[in-house]
Amino acid sequence: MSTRFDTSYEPELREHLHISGLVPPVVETYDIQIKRCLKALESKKSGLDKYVYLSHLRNSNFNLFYRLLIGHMKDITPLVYTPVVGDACENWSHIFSEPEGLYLPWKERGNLAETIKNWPEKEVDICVVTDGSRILGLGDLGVGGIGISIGKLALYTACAGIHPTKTLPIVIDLGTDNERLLNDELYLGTRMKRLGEKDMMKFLDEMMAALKARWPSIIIQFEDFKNPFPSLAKYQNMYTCFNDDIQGTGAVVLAGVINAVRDTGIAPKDQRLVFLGAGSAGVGVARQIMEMFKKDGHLSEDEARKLFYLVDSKGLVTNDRGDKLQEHKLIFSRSDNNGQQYKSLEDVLDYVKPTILMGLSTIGGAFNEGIIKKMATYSERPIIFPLSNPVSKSECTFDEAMKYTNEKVLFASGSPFPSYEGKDGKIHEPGQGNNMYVFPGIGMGTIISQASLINQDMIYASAEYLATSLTKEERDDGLIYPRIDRIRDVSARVALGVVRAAERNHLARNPEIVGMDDDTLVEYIKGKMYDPTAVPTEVEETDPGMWNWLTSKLSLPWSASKL
Ligand SMILES: O=C([O-])CC(=O)C(=O)O
Ligand SMILES: [Mg+2]
Repeated sequence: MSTRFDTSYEPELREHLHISGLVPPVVETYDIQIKRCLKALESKKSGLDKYVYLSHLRNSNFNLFYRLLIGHMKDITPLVYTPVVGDACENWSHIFSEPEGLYLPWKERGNLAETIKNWPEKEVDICVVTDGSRILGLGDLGVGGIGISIGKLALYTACAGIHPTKTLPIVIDLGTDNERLLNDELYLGTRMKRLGEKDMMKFLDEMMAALKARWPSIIIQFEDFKNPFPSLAKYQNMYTCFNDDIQGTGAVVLAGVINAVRDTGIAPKDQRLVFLGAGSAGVGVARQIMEMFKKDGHLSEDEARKLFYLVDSKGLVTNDRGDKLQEHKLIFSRSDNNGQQYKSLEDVLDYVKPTILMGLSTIGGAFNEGIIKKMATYSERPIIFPLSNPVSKSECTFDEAMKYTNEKVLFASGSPFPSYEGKDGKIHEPGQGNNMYVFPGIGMGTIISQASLINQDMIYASAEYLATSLTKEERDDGLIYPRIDRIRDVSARVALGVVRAAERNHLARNPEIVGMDDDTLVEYIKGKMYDPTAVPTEVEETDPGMWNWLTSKLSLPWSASKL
């Protein structure tokens, strides 16, 4: 990763860095640089071409890349993250040109500490690790999964200001069951069938210990594991780690539900929730919402649990369905169905008459016209969240949800959708209930508090602080999530909540923050955020006098506070 060849650098800085002559002679403003980037992006036809351009930009000058991304969150995020990152992961072995993370294959077992030592950056605050076995809703993409680790970490930097050189994308390569990849001569991963859970856990044991040995306070985010439960259960009380798909998705959806439930005017105890999809994300989300209903709705565990109906590929999850249920589904499995089984989503809706419909099924279009119209008959303002990613797997579009509910829906999707023009000409924006609203703040809050563990209270706090970070103006516009261009502020609030929870749980270890009030702490968090407009830190380290002179002289067109 480099920032050395930036055309915005003034002659004095170029001399100091010994790059005069290596950079074109003109000294450019940031605005001009960004214009060039936007023009280049515009000239690329496909999302994938844009992705490749942006990757090169990040690798050649990350400051410029982050100035572009932070200044154009709404337009650029979909190109480096959901949905285009899905195309990138699917085509990874065809678009690959440079390594941007760590590849840890099975054959390196026993030697992972040495392999991890090869990572060139001395300091790492956070890594995202996937095994590529369930990338978004796209299935097993083998080592192509590293794209999701890279994409998530780009958002850690853009949203929460974690320095780009302190982020580490990892893919562990335990084989793949994807025949297309196994038969592709360009495939970059190990050509073998995917190993099972026992081997995976052995490998992860070694990797976790090796990561911690090299960077004792590293945060480890698990991402897109087909079965994410064993690693979370095993490591969450041993290492500073969390699972984004269970806990991050759970928290972000919870925040949206908190705000949406308030807008329905219906008390938690009178809500009924149907979940299409009973995998890790579905159950993770349901669990978090159940906690909220217990806390805010003053319900017992049992009362809260009974409001949830999970639907998987065999229909409503019940105790007497005749198949052996996976462990994680048991908590929400119904026993009050009087022997009746409900096979289709439609049957379940007729039976439950839900006020809330959640999609975590990766079945694109599963919420069809009939389903959405039914929802509109059960409550004045139905809550419909098609959360599967990327766009192609979304259970319905924003357009459909608005049209078929007479514009009454309270909506959030996992992937971005265009806005909708209402009958009265008003433009409605869709909520995007993507975990990008919380994971950067969870990471930043953990770094700031120096917490040794990430417990459930910290995750819950991320949801609460996200929910309350909605402004009055956003509320009045019918939004349930903040506008994406405010994400830096929002992430700082989420981080604040995470720090407070860490303090409450006696997990915080940073002496500098003891006794700080909320405003001071938010400013402290913002002060720690990476600023892509600042003078390169290598100058500060090698020549403080020069650095002081440059910072006072350089006119920085983007001040940190503007970001
Ligand atoms: O990456 C995203 O957009 C959300 C996510 O974690 C997933 O769908 O697995
Ligand atoms: Mg994920």
